[in-house]
Amino acid sequence: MAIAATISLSLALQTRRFSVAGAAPFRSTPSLHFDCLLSNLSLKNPSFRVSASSMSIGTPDKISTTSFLDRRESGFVHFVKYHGLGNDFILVDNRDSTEPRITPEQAVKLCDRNFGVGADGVIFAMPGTNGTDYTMRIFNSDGSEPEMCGNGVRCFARFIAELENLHGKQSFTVYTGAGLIVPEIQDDGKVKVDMGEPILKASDVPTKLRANKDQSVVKSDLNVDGVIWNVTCVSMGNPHCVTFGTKGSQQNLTVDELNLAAVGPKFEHHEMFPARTNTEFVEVFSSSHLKMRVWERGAGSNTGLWNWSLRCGGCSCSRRTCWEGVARSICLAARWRLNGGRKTIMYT
Ligand SMILES: N[C@H](CCC[C@H](N)C(=O)O)C(=O)O
Repeated sequence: MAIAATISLSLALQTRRFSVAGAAPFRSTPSLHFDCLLSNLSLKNPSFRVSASSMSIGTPDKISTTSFLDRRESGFVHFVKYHGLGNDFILVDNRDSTEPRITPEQAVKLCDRNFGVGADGVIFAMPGTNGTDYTMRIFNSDGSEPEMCGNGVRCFARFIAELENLHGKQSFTVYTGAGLIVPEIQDDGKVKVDMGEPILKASDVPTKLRANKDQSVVKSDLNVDGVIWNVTCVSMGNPHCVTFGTKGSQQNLTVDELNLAAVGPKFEHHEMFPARTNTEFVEVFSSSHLKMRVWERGAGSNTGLWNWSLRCGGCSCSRRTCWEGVARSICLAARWRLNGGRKTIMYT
């Protein structure tokens, strides 16, 4: 059962904000809980072996998550898996320590889809920082640590509600690498999250591409192995490069034909992106229908094509920023069909 979630950004004078509603954070395998014996976490390394010491399967009402989450055997890492629109994460209760209880190297092993649990990243619910209620840290599946994750923070909010046994309308402050985030659990279970405003200033994305429009990079040239792509760069707290195709191409980009595994890493690791980048490849069918594929920084490509938008929360917002630029139409809301659920992006 997908619980729709709304991400809406607080308004601010003269800025454009996103409000995104999408099918979102719930345990992708609602009651499949793993106790992972950390000391034996071994993947591809003989001295390290994953042992799912216990696995409970059943409908949520049969398994008391409170009893599961209360378990604190030493040497175990308890986690719950969530996904938001297909962007899946391992969530770890880390509220008792300011240090993540697993290392980036162990996160890589846990995220391995063949030898581990499998996920796009590991998210830690940690004690607050500078007076916030909580801190969210995330390790991508390659072990790198991004500043922020749109879908991840939606899953985080639901996880906190579960950990703290919150019901009804709730709100709390979360410290992230991209600044303060304020998720609100709604009466109907939706999650409203203030994600901050899109950052367009080239040096803040960051990108080394020369700004060509009000300190921003809009439909600029990016040479990738001799092919010149039109790219627009934006940060949603993490860097994004959005492209609608190559320079001078008459017809639009055909995302179905993209060899994402080949071209994605070339964008991600391009010298013009000092912090690497998430890349959104967008095909335009009409002024109201897009198709997109994403190569996600530190997590690779998604498993399939997404109409309108992608699993990536931040990616959807970043693409919407560019889409406004391309479509020159300021829509109040656009409903996006996603394989993982529905999403509405509002841009005000
Ligand atoms: N791997 C991304 C973080 C998650 C981005 C995306 N999944 C989202 O929902 O915003 C990065 O390193 O920037």
